Amino acid sequence: MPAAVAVAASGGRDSTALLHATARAARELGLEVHALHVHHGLVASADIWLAQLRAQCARWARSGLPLHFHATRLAGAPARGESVEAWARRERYAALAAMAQAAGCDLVLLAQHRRDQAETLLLQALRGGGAEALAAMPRRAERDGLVWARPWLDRPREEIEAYLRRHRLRWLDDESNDDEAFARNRLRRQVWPALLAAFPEAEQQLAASARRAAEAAAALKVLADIELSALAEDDGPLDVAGWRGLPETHRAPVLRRWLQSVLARPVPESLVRRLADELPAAASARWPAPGGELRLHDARLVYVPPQAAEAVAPESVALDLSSPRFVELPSWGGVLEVKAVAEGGVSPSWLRAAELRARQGGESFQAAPRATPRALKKQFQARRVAAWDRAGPLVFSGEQLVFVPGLGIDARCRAAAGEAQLALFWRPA
Ligand SMILES: Nc1ncnc2c1ncn2[C@@H]1O[C@H](COP(=O)(O)OP(=O)(O)OP(=O)(O)O)[C@@H](O)[C@H]1O
Repeated sequence: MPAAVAVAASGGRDSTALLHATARAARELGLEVHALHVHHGLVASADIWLAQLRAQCARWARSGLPLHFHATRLAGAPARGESVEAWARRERYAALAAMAQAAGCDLVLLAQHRRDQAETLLLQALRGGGAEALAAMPRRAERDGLVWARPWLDRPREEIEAYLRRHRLRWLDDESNDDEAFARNRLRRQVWPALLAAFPEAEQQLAASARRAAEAAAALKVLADIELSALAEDDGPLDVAGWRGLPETHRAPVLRRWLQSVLARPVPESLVRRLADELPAAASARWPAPGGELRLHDARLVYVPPQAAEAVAPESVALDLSSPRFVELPSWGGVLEVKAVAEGGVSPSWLRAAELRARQGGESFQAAPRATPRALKKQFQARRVAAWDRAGPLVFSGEQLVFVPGLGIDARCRAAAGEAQLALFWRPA
């Protein structure tokens, strides 16, 4: 079977031209072209678009172009809180990817051109975007195992119009392009004519800026990741003391990359700004973050998801902890590790019939052999144990408190040197 290339075709002006030009080039090269169309099911005219594009592809195929047509009708609707445009875009790309893969294509062409790129840069700037946003659309991107390319991103719109005239091609006009509720349409109708009249080179120069922003964004990402690798392991806590030592202009980019890794979702710029302002002077603090919160303690910044942040104390559990193991305790939001040690541990006999309980208040803990037992709250304060490090279960043997997360083994239960012994560690998830 000959190699094949896919073209995402809406039936509109630009992708009609791209589909035709690709099919003509493919005929010379001995390639097959698959036109992929997505019916969003949002407006009545979508049926007409699909029918016309199908008919046009059939005509072109009869005239000898190596063309195949595929269409997908989207089912479903946006989730609560999701805009129709965001839903349509996400589902459109997913449907295009599925059709391309089914047709055996690993390259999908999109028809955006230089005017679209210039508009995108302006729209991003009007939203206050940084280098990554100002980079606008990439020429080439790899996603879902496919290469997505925009071969006409450097081409002026007039060239495409000339192509359509030369080949007498017909296309459909999207009536939603007139709706000025959309920022892009307002830009096209109200701003572009005035901008081009005052700055005839605007399209070219804005597209050139997007390209430079793309280079700047890529370089910044690499640099921020190098600096971040010395300040945090994978998505672990951020070493805030080290972060404060960075040159001031590096701090926000490094924070942004760290937040991207721990939040695993888009990072609100307002959060980056707030942290960049407040972290340099903060000692112990909390900030709300998407899906959880950020906590600063002992110069370490951690992200705590909501389950751990709001965990309700679970029921007590009886367990045999007398041998080394990891006990996963999802309802407590962490793992209890039992580890053989040479000193400072507890004799396994204390742990054979252990009981994990939530703090009730009034428990006391003895930190050292000759110290007096003191209230847990006081001990936590004295040792500056962070709230989430003490959020795990207390381990009792009968009525004797054996282990406290964040404080360790009670001195009254410690094994003598040389005896077999176990230490316990609370690892918050
Ligand atoms: N319904 C669709 N089915 C398949 N591909 C689409 C569809 N809508 C858009 N695309 C692809 O995504 C590109 C960008 O879409 P957008 O609607 O932003 O562009 P446009 O400038 O209106 O392009 P066109 O004139 O081709 O509709 C299109 O050029 C086309 O390649």
